[in-house]
Amino acid sequence: MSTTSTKEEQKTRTSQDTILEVNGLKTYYEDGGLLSSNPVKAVDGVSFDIERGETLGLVGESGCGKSTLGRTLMRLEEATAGEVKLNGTDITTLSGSDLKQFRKDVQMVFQDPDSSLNERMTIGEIVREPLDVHDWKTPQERRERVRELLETVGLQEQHYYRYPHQFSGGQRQRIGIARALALEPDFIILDEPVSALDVSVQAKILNLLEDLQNEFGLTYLFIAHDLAVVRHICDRVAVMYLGNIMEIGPADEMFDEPANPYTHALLSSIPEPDPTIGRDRITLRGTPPSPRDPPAGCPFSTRCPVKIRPESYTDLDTEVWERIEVFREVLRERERASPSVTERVRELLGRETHRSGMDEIVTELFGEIDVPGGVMKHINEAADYAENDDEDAARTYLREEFGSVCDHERPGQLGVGDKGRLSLCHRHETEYEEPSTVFETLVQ
Ligand SMILES: Nc1ncnc2c1ncn2[C@@H]1O[C@H](COP(=O)(O)OP(=O)(O)OP(=O)(O)O)[C@@H](O)[C@H]1O
Repeated sequence: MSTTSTKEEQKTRTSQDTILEVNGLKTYYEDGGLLSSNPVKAVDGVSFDIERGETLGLVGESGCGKSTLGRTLMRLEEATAGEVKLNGTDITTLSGSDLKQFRKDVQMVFQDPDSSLNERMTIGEIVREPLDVHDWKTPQERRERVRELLETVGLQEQHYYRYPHQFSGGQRQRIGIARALALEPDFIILDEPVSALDVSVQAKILNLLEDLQNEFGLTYLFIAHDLAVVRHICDRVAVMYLGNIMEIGPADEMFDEPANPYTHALLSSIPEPDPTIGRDRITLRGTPPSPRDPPAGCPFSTRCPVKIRPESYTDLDTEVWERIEVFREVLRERERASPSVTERVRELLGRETHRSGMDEIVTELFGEIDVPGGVMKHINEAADYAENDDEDAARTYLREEFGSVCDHERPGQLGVGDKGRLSLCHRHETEYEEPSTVFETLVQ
């Protein structure tokens, strides 16, 4: 996020200058119960670097783990595993004065300027608070610093004694930014800093952030769900899904030619401002799996439109294949759905409970299309297991028959192109067709 000339300057100045290095980071939320063994895997093994002076965008659907990742980098959440190195020091194990120093170097700006400012403190007190906590210089110098910061973010000296409720959303976000800048941090995490603001105000805040970055050499992690904003201001982008980074690389390249199937799908969901320009839309099937129970193989395998098929089914009609995938999704979802009242009553009376409806589901999915006899035999076999309350066996049966490397093995982050882009997808391995090639055949 910088002007072209300074971006070029920064590239030469700072290539090799890594400020943040994240390796195999996991953040799991335990229930807290004694028998808890199924935590929410909010961040599930991510690795990436951020170069000094750059802006890395972090995007993905709600609940994919963006905020948890940001909060873990700030030590507001404890990492379950992995390391986070800031300027070469692993911050996950810091304590005492080292932790206090770290709290000066890294700051966060939050999404909602309404709830992140203490209504009972004046603007001067809010911006001064980090200086007081860190016992920064003399009280007189702190007051001067606050006045200077207010001016830096486009507020005025006389705002010092006012209260947050006297300010608009954009001004309040400026106050949050002034506070974050107080201790001259190297690295700032911006968690959806403009999404609560009007579009016209958004542009002003983004410009301010850009100016501050150029002036103070700041490094940003910019968490956002608005892909247009990200494209505009980020040097590189990381796309998150179910606690994993699916793709990371230069913003322009990634927006023009997404490599990972999930990035493809995410980008194709942005409305095209010019309706005369056609865009190949990809509609994603189903919803993300529960982060308590992510897929064993690729995190995106349960919804991927270009998932690798087992060899015996490569020629199977696409519609039949998709119905099989939907059937597998239905069986997974049944596990998460709570039993109906009737089923609960039967359970409480000690009677056998049938999650009925398998016949209807099979008829609905496969009744009106031409399904090869061999395939139908497998579908019926799995339906029988499910009908007899052995849904685990039904799921396993289908996974063994119709599953592929995508279901069984977690892909590595593989290099794509020549600008250091990485993508988590088995399809980048030489023996498979690239995702983009398969997408082309789907949208023809
Ligand atoms: N304190 C918590 N305890 C348990 N689970 C949590 C906690 N905070 C977040 N989660 C869960 O962790 C997962 C990731 O949440 P997170 O808020 O990091 O996602 P996000 O991508 O930032 O979403 P959003 O864009 O909606 O803020 C979600 O399933 C969420 O429900």
